[in-house]
Amino acid sequence: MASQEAKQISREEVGKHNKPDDLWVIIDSRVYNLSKFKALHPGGISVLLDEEVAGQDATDAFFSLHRYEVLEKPQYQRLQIGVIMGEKPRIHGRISGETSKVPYAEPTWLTDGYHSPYFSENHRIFQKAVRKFFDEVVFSDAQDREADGKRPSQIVIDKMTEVNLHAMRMGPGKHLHGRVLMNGLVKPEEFDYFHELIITQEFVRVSLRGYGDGLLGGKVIGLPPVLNFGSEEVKARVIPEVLDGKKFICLAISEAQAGSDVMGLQTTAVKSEDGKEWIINGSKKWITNGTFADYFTVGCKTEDGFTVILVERGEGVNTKQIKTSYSSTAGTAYITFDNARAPISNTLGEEGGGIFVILSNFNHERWVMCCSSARSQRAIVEECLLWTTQRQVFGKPLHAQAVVRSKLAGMISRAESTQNWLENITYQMCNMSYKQQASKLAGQIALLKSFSTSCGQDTARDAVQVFGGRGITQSGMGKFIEHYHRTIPFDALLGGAEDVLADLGVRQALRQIPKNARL
Ligand code: HEM
Repeated sequence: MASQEAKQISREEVGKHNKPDDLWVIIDSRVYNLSKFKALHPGGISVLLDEEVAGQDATDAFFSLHRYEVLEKPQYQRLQIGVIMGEKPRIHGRISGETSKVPYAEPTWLTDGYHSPYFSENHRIFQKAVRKFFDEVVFSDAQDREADGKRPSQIVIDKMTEVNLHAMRMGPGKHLHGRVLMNGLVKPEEFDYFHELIITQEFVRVSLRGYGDGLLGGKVIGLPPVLNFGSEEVKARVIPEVLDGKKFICLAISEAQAGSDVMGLQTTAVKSEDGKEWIINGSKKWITNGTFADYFTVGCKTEDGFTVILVERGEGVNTKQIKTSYSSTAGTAYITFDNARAPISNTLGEEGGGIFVILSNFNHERWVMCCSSARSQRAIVEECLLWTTQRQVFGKPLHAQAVVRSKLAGMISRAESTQNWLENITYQMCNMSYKQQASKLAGQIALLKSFSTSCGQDTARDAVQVFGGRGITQSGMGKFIEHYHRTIPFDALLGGAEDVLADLGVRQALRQIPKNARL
C-alpha cells in the first residue's frame, strides 16, 4: 500500500481491534490487519494475541524477531490497511544503491566526514554506479539462486556484460582496451586496482558465498593463464567469448590426491602419435564452475614436468556436481578426463613450465580474496551492531551487556585493520610494476590473506554467540550469520590455507633481512 493513499487511522481505533477474529497491530506507524493471517503466521497465533501486541504498537516486538525484508514481501504488504494519523514510517531496511549509516558498516572512505588518501572522485562516482548495479541487478538473483541451488541466471551475466563487469573483474590491463566500462564512467587506461577492489567489495556485499563463486568466479582464476600465456589464436578466440559472458571457463588444478602439492598431481597429458594433440587422462576435484564450464585450464603431468593446457568441453570430458557446505550455485565439480583431446596450440606457457603459469597469478588471486574477506566480515559487523541494538534481553538491548560490547569491539577492530592494510597494499600495487609486486608484495599479500580469513573466522564464531540459536538458523534474523559461519572455512582454505600463507609471508621476510643487520 503506497503511503500517500493509505487510510489514516487513529491509535484509539486500532486499540479496539484486539481480538482473535478482529486483530490489528501497528508496526512503525503502519496498521496491519492480521485477523486472517494469524493462522498462517510462522510464529504462531498466541504471540499475536498477547495484550502488548493485539491492537497495540508492536514495532519493537516485531523488529526483535523479524528482518525488515518480511514487511517488503508482497504477500505481507497486502496485510497493511492504513497508517496512523499524522505519522510516517521511519524505519527502513537496505536502501538500494545507498551507503549504510550504521557505524563501521562501510569502510571509512565511504563514511560521511572521513577522508582517504587513496580514493579519487572517479572512484567515488564509480562505486555509486557499481553498488546500484549490484543492488538492482544481482541481489535478488543471488537470494533466489542460493535458495534453489541453480547457477546464476544468464540475464544477470548478460547485464554484467553490457557494462563490461566481467572484463573489469580481471583487473587493469590490455584486455580492457576498446571496451566501454560502466557506461563510460572510467576510461580503460585509467582503470586501476582500486576500481577492481570496489567491484569485488560491492559484489561481496550483495551476493552469497556460493553464488559469488557461481557468477564466474572460475573465470577470475581460470582466464589469467589464457590472457598471459595463451597463443594469439587461442587468445583471440577464447577471451572475447569469456569476457562477454557467452562461454565459461574454470581452473582445474586440485585433485583428490593432491591440492597445494602441485607437483604431486596425477592427471597426465601425452602427445598423440602425429604430435598435433594432447591426450589427457585423470580427474580433478573441487573445481569452481566446473559443472557448467565450456573451457578448463588444466594442470597436467607431462614428459617435461608440469604443463597447463586449455581443454574444451567435448568427448572424454565429464563433470559432476560435488555437494559442498555452500550452495550448488557455484557449480563445484568433480571432473574426469578420459582420453580427452586438446590441440597442442592450446598449451598455456612453456611445456614443462606450468608451475610458473600457476604461480604467476597467485598474488592477484589472493589479493582478490582479501578484498572479499575484508568486506564480508564488515557485513557481519553491521548485522551484529543492528541485532544487539534491536534485540531486548532482560528488558535492555543486548548491547547493554559488557561481554557483548567486547565481542563487537573485536569484530570492528578486525574489519578495520584488514581493510586498512588492504588499501595500503592496493596502493602499492597501483605504483609497482608486475615484477616489483611479485618480489615485494607476495609476502604481504600472503600474510594479509591469512590474517583476514583468521579474523573472519573469529568474527563468525563471535557473531554466532551474539545471535544465539539464530546464528545457526538458515532463515530469519540470523540467516546471514549462519551463512557466513558455514562458508568462512572455505575462504580460509582457497588460495592457500591460513598456516601455509602465514609461513610463506614470514619466509619471504626472513629472506630479505640484510646480511649485516644486528641487534
Ligand atoms: C505484519 C505482521 C507480521 C508478519 C507479516 C509476520 C511474519 C512472520 C514471518 C514470515 C516469520 C518467519 C520468520 C522470518 O522469516 O523472519 C515470523 C516469525 C515470528 N513472528 Fe511474526 N509476523 C508479523 C508480526 C508479528 C508480531 C507482531 C509478533 C509479536 C511478537 C510476531 C512474532 C513472531 C515470532 C515469535 C516468530 C518466530 C521467530 C523465530 O522463530 O525466531 N510476529 N513472523
